[in-house]
Amino acid sequence: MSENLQTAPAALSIRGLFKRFGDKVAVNQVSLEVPSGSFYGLVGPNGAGKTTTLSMSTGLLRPDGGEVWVHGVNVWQDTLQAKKLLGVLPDGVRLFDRLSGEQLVTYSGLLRGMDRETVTSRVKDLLDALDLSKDAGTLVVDYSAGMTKKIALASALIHAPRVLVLDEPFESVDPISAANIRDILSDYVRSGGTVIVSSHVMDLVQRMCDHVAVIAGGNVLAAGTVDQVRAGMSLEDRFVDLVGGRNHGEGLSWLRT
Ligand SMILES: Nc1ncnc2c1ncn2[C@@H]1O[C@H](COP(=O)(O)OP(=O)(O)OP(=O)(O)O)[C@@H](O)[C@H]1O
Repeated sequence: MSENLQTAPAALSIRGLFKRFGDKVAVNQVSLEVPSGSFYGLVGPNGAGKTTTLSMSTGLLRPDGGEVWVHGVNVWQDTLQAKKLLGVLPDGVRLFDRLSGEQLVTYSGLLRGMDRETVTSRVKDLLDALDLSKDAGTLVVDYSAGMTKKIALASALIHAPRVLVLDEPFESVDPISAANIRDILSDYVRSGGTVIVSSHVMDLVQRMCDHVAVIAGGNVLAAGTVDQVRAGMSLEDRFVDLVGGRNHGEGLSWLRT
């Protein structure tokens, strides 16, 4: 563990992360400190570098530069140890979708080395909590987008990780399930867990998160508590203020009927 981390025990500590795809710099020296026990939102426009940052932070995509620690464990030097601490809901990664929902969550638990009895009881709890019990036997390939999101979330929760990294967990999810997921996550944070969530829904982030970072063009534009970042405005207005890009011109005149 580095000296810095001993004085600042962050759940996730990101230092100078950098990633380039060809000529495109997707993530440009991003540094963030996610305090332990925080509910941390990551927001930014399309193509800002959120998914790339989260993928590099969770051992899914090797950075070109920079380092990441999860509770002091270096993600790219001690990857297996770091992954034990993490529950990850990646965006757009293929699942083993020829398994049923129940099988997928069960195997996620067994692959984590959990005993079958605990896995069986947690799978039932998770399917109930996420309103998937009646579709437990359906193949994941036949799930809707929202159901797929929820079964991937269940797979990320089964081993009760210390840090949850969720890329767009509410996308395509119905309002009742979204409220249930929010309750599960709030309860998890109250019990000492840490959640990092990317979202495009500013209102949701403002209500749910205690910390937020705004990134655009691979750079951190603002980070801190939600109140610090929004500086007396709504998070949405502050986001537009920071990121810019609203089109006030004539627009698509040919589309007007
Ligand atoms: N595998 C890849 N190959 C080439 N370019 C990529 C790849 N992945 C991401 N990019 C580029 O990197 C930039 C950041 O993409 P990223 O997916 O991290 O953005 P994002 O903030 O998650 O966007 P969104 O909100 O639309 O999901 C974009 O310009 C994207 O085109």
